[in-house]
Amino acid sequence: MEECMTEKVIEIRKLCKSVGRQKILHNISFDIMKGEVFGLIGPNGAGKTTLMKILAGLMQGDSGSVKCHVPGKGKIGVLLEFPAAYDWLSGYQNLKILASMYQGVTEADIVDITRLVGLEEDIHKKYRDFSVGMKQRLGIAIALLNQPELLILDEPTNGLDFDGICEMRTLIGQLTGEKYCTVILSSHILDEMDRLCNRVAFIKKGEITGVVDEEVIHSEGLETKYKELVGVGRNDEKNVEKRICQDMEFADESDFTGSASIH
Ligand SMILES: Nc1ncnc2c1ncn2[C@@H]1O[C@H](COP(=O)(O)OP(=O)(O)OP(=O)(O)O)[C@@H](O)[C@H]1O
Repeated sequence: MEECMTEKVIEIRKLCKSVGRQKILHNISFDIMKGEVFGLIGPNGAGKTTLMKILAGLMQGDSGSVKCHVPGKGKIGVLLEFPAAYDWLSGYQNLKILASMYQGVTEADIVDITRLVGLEEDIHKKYRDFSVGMKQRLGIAIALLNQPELLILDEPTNGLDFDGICEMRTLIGQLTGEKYCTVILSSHILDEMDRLCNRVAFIKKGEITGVVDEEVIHSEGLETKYKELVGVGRNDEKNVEKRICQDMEFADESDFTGSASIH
């Protein structure tokens, strides 16, 4: 695993994005290494989701570059907010429909992924009857269908209970440890990030204010770094309702590419 972490999976250089006159991302540059769990921490509206959408190839930056060294189309799994799924179908039926878009995903793979995300008991319930946590798990199952080498998870523990958060940690550990997957995830909850991540980037008003590694995370703690690099108290935004991004459509999943270079 240590050897893996010398190989770049993503290179972001001077990435900028504006909507109208508002600068959403400004001069973002960092690398993500193969096999690492890379966290993105920042307050509401800092630009985390926008950055993840660009990394996933769902949105373009205005300038700068994002190079993604993941071979093969579709080898990026993405969970942004809740998954778009057919309400009247079961979780299993939804997975089967999406699996048919990929080559070589068998029923056994679906069963395996369902077990991995802890949905075995509920997978045959209708999606409309799923709890928030079950929807999150199904979203991760969808992201895993094509055995991605890079997994992009925007607030994957959003709506999960304590047990769900612990299970998510185990799941992410399994994905990096056994399947050599690289994971990029965002969260507001610092406790969760310091146990999960090898490195963490802090983002504030569209700018990266610092990237810290495991050594710093464990010696200084994320709370200290958050105050230093973001400047407000811990989890201030935890209870603020998330804005629903209307421009995110999982229907576009087939458009994902292994490379998302801009300009
Ligand atoms: N489609 C859009 N049109 C206009 N403004 C947008 C759009 N998408 C994002 N923004 C703005 O860009 C900024 C960054 O939003 P983004 O969702 O990336 O932040 P975030 O860090 O993910 O926030 P949160 O933690 O609340 O999910 C916000 O000010 C937001 O209002």
